[in-house]
Amino acid sequence: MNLMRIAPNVQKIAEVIASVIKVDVTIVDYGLNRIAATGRYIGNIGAKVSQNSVFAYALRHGESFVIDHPRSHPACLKCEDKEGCKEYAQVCCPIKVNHQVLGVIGLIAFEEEQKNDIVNNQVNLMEFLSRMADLIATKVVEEENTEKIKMLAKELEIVLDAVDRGIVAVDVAGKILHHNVKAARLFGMDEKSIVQGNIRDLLGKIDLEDLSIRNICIKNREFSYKKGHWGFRGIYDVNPIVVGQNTVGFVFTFSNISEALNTINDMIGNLIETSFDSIIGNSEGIMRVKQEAMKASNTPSTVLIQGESGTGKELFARAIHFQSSRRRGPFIPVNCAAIPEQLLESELFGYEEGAFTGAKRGGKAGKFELANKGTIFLDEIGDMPLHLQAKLLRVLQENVIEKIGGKEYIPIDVRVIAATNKNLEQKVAEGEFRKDLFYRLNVIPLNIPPLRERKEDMAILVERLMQKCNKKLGKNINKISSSALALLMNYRWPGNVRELENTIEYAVNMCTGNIIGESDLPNRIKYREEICPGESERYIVPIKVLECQEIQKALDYYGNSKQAIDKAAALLGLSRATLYRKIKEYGIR
Ligand SMILES: Nc1ncnc2c1ncn2[C@@H]1O[C@H](COP(=O)(O)OP(=O)(O)OP(=O)(O)O)[C@@H](O)[C@H]1O
Repeated sequence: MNLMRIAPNVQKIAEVIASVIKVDVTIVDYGLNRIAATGRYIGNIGAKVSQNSVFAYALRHGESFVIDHPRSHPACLKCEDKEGCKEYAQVCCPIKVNHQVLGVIGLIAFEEEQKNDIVNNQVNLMEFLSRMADLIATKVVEEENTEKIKMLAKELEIVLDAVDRGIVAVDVAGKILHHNVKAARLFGMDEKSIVQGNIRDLLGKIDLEDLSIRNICIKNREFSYKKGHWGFRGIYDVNPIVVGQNTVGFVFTFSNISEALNTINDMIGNLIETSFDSIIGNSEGIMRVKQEAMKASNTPSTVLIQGESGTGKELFARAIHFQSSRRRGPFIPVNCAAIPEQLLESELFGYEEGAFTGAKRGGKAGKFELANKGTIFLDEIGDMPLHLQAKLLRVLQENVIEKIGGKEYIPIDVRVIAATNKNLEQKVAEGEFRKDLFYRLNVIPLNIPPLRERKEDMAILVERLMQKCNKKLGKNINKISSSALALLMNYRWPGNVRELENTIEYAVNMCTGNIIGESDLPNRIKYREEICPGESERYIVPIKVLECQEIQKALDYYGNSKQAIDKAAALLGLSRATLYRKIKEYGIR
């Protein structure tokens, strides 16, 4: 606490004291600065008084006293001016706040008459001075508090302005009292016009009376704001300001929906950034699709990727997105076959509050909205029900979505990449897929060949997948025997690269040395070689493979204790001895 801060007030008080008591007054602070003075010392305001002065003594002792014999009083003993001192008497009264001495009020008599007045009126004088000291102390505390409040208000303003949501405080009638910079920016207003307004100017109809009676918080309410050319869709929360028992106002927090979605997407959407380099393979088939896909990255047109399961359709879709001008936007994959039919519409397009029983308060944004300014990847599009196909067609043609239960169309800017492992043309012919939608999606078709048609990629895929598994499993296996590779080459790979990935992971797990051998491969691959070496025949599963798979299944289910073997044998319709023989024959672990 510093007397200097209220120096003008201290000077006024010094003058009042001087006019009442008719002696010179000096007030010094804790740093021995002469803050205020009257009479002979008026010219010394701002200068320091000596460390050995009476004031310094008074600051140290912190009590009031009267010096009626200057020069011989203990307070005067160290004073350098003692010999030339012209004072007749002096009174010192400390200024204190909570026992902390902030300064001293000093009265100085330069005449005998003044001295007599002081000495004769000591009690009243001390009372008067201590009141004046309290007055100064109160002023300092007030000043300090005002300063603190100002600082707090400034801090609060900085905090509010740093918040990335619009904040508006209103009274119970909705009159806007405070707002942060973001709020004015969201509503496209300048500072002046927003504070002169009412919350209803921003939100339209809102029942504040009901809110204040029910005294509840509201979360994530959607609203649309439109004024002149300015407009946006937003969400808001409301929190009542309760003082004692009464609601005296509300704090509204606003966000722009697209900004909120962008933040979500930043956090979850683009975690796996993919480039074309991560698509492994040098075969003519894969190189051709890669080139087509790279060209597709540079256009906003819809892409339809066809290929069997596990051929890398999503990998391609990601690579296209991250190579395109939308790479900073979200990539939102949706598996149309994995979401129950009745939920798919709300997943894709979202819904408004109260759209159906069980709908979340505040509604929900759909994947299309989440994908705004980015790419939506509609996987397994062939499984999309017909009524949603019609809705999707409208979205593609008009670039707007309509939420379930919504009253307005929401414009979106989303690139669509669809994929399927079904024969869509055939589905169109069978009436299960809309022809118009097929054409709308199939603007840029990409056909990824299955792995069995590009066996030349096998070696490099195996090598890279081994490296990946080594990292994951902490192993160091860097080779595959030529016979094991031949087995992989001869296998039909119905699950394509995904199946190969899992196979290599299995083999790296099984391998005890540092070269993957035949014995490290799963049975279904081991037995494929001798039975089905040709790769162009139609896929008919050899009996031995089926037998091996069923035995494996039974053992996986029951385990391999003696009792379990008996149970498995009974289930398979084999004798125990035959089952043992076959386990050995097939090398089942
Ligand atoms: N050419 C490739 N290079 C490297 N990895 C690949 C390649 N093709 C596929 N993969 C990998 O195989 C797995 C399956 O790929 P992805 O999910 O893209 O296939 P998909 O065709 O979309 O499958 P589904 O039809 O079952 O959805 C992924 O782990 C992917 O990284």
